Amino acid sequence: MSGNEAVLTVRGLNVDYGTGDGAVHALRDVDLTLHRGEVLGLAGESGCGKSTLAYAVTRLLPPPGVITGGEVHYHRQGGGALDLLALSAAELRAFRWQELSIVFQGAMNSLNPVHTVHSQLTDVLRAHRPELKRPERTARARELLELVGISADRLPAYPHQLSGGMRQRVMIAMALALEPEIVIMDEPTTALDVVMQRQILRQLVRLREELGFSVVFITHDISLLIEFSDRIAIMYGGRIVEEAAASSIYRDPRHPYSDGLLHSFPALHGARRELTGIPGSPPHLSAMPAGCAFHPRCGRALDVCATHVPVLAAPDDADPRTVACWLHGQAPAMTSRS
Ligand SMILES: Nc1ncnc2c1ncn2[C@@H]1O[C@H](COP(=O)(O)OP(=O)(O)OP(=O)(O)O)[C@@H](O)[C@H]1O
Repeated sequence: MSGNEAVLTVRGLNVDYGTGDGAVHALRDVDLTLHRGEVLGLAGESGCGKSTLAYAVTRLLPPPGVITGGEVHYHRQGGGALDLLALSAAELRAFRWQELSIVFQGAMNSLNPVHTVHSQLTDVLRAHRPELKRPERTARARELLELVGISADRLPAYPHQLSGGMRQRVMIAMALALEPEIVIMDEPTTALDVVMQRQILRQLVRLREELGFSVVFITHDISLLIEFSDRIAIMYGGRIVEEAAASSIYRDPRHPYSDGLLHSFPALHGARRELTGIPGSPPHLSAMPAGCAFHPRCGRALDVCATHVPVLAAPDDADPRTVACWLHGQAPAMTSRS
């Protein structure tokens, strides 16, 4: 489904929480490309900056978060790039929902309990598609519900009359109401049971194939990411440390952190992996180690890892992936520290 045409590009993005001496750097020089029609998974332990990236890209970063550098561009089909960091508040309002929508963790709880599903779905349409007449809005709302696997008969229901999975589907229907080009899903199914999670994600991937939107998919669950993403970017300490096709990351993770993450979760398919986990815990943003932030936990660290930050670069072979690791073709021969 995915091609090579970029729909969203993030370059050198930096985000701090707070200012001055007390500022903590939550994102550091993040480069990321979302291609048209693909599902791009973002992985990494809690606190590595996945949500900060989603919020920064959509300009929804809550204070004290500030974007301190970098660029985010949205590329319209057929040409023309929109600088998202330069949009005015009014332009942003039009851009969100219309071109890009977001489903956050627990989004189902943001449905208004005193309004029916019908009124909440048609509200989005009324605000953004004023040309639609009332019966057209209702017809579209019915269509949207069916799209996410809920019978259109449930349109008059109030949120409390629906299960958690159904409410989350309603939020997904709402996110798709205006046929956006990009849907950002931050832990969209984490509050649901495993069977429901897979059901919803399967439906989403099918819809993506039908409607052609692109998805940024954020979850703690690496096995879900491998199953549903085309490509995966792995984050550590506010940086992207590896980015490649989901199948390449699964078969052959190059960054020792990616390897550790994959060995922290049981595989759902294929050969069993030994679960070794990752020693230690992620660094505090206020006390980030020098050099590669992962080096204190890395069993393969070299001397250079403690002093110099490796940049995200393509390894020597032809595999279309990038890795930020001194073990992969960046460093002159160094001796292992172990
Ligand atoms: N309001 C804030 N003030 C200070 N630091 C913050 C604030 N919000 C987030 N952070 C810090 O920014 C870092 C990135 O947080 P973020 O929520 O983006 O991580 P995450 O990878 O999405 O984590 P999780 O998977 O737990 O949601 C964390 O270390 C967090 O403590």
